Amino acid sequence: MILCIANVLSPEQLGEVRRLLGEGTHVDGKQTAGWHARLVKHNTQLAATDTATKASDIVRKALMGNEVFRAAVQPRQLRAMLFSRYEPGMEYGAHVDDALMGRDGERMRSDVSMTVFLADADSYEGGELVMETTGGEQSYKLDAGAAIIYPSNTLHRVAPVTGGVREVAVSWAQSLIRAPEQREILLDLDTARRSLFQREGKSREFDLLSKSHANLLRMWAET
Ligand SMILES: O=C(O)CCC(=O)C(=O)O
Ligand SMILES: [Fe+2]
Repeated sequence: MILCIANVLSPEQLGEVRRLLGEGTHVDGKQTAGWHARLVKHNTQLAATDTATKASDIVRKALMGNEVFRAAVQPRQLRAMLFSRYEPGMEYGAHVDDALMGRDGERMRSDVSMTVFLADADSYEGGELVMETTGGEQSYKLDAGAAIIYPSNTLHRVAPVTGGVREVAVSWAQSLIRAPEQREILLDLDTARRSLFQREGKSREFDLLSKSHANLLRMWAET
């Protein structure tokens, strides 16, 4: 399931993150890619300093405070955000994200990958996030402040930027629910029971859907 979530960042949060991006220094993005992804990764990234930590905290807090994000991702652990910049001529060729990230003791599995768009969509040309799906390629370029989340098991790439500057924050979550299809069932059930609740309040049907949702969570969740 690929999901786009609008307005994850408020205009104030977006402004603050952009200010911090302007303050920090950028380094070669190859430093944070696996050995094969490094071959096709051409971008720069905000150096891992206090500035990056401050910006990461703002974006992570916004994601974790977003109801749709929580329901869709069921996050168990969320890595610090990486702030990537693509100037004209830069791109990130097809790759799969590393399955395991972090050092001993803080190692996590990547189940869900995400991009939070930080530049206005019409301020740069190219730079679409392209996902290889069984139905063919799908391209995404979202408004500033919006996020896209997608299963980490896909091949994906960032198309070459041909004008302007593409700024994004990317990260990975380990989910309580490892399998993408199970996450989708839980999200559908949760969405259905919430809209039923809006319509009819705490009905018998709502209770049964809630029971199924809770029992599937009990069956599938890794805590
Ligand atoms: O910039 C993006 O939208 C995604 C980048 C990416 O695939 C990655 O950093 O692994
Ligand atoms: Fe990636």
